[in-house]
Amino acid sequence: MAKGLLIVLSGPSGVGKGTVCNELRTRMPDLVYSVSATSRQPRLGEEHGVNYFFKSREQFLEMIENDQLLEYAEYVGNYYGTPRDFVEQTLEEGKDIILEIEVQGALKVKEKFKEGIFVFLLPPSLDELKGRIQGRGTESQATIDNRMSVAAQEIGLIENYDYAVVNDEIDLACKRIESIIIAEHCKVRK
Ligand SMILES: Nc1ncnc2c1ncn2[C@@H]1O[C@H](COP(=O)(O)OP(=O)(O)OP(=O)(O)O)[C@@H](O)[C@H]1O
Ligand SMILES: Nc1nc2c(ncn2[C@@H]2O[C@H](COP(=O)(O)O)[C@@H](O)[C@H]2O)c(=O)[nH]1
Repeated sequence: MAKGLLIVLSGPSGVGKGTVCNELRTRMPDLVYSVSATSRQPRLGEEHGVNYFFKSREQFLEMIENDQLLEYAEYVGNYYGTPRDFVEQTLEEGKDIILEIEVQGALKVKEKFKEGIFVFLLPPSLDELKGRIQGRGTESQATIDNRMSVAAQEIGLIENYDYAVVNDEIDLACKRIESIIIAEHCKVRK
């Protein structure tokens, strides 16, 4: 059986990765979503096992030690990582899986999965990005400032990606990503 596609969706904090992924899951019910582990505190309404596997720093370090993560990164003071077994098993079952992760982690995945599809989600502008992250109301101003300064560095690494998709409108951004996935399935793989 052919393996599934590994799709990595990155982009700066607040660009709309989570929003786009949620919409894609409705539109493409066969697309599997990788739930990450993190050492950050849950936000109001976030559920363990749904949004993230919430871990203490010690538990997260243990996952690293036991080689349970496909990739991980420390991002603005917290650890984030992709549980390895679930991704490998899903691909073996011939199902497509999407990872919603930041740029350092995406580059590590690229070293291991050259055949992965790397998509960078861009904001229409940096002002709009700041407006979105502020409008979400989940981060302190200091965290927003940190995330905005990382955003500029992240956008500077866009050349490592296969596709750039502007999230100007959710519907359009999803259509662009759906088209990418469909086209990748039609590709002649050598
Ligand atoms: N196309 C869009 N137009 C306007 N607002 C949007 C759009 N896409 C997402 N948003 C809003 O922007 C905010 C940030 O979106 P979201 O949480 O999905 O970003 P994210 O990239 O997943 O962030 P993080 O990396 O911090 O988890 C949310 O309030 C969301 O409703
Ligand atoms: N390298 C990884 N980055 C991840 C993973 N899961 C999420 N993320 C990214 O972290 C930032 C911050 O997320 P937030 O939920 O605190 O706003 C964001 O860019 C996520 O995409 C992961 O497993 N590995």
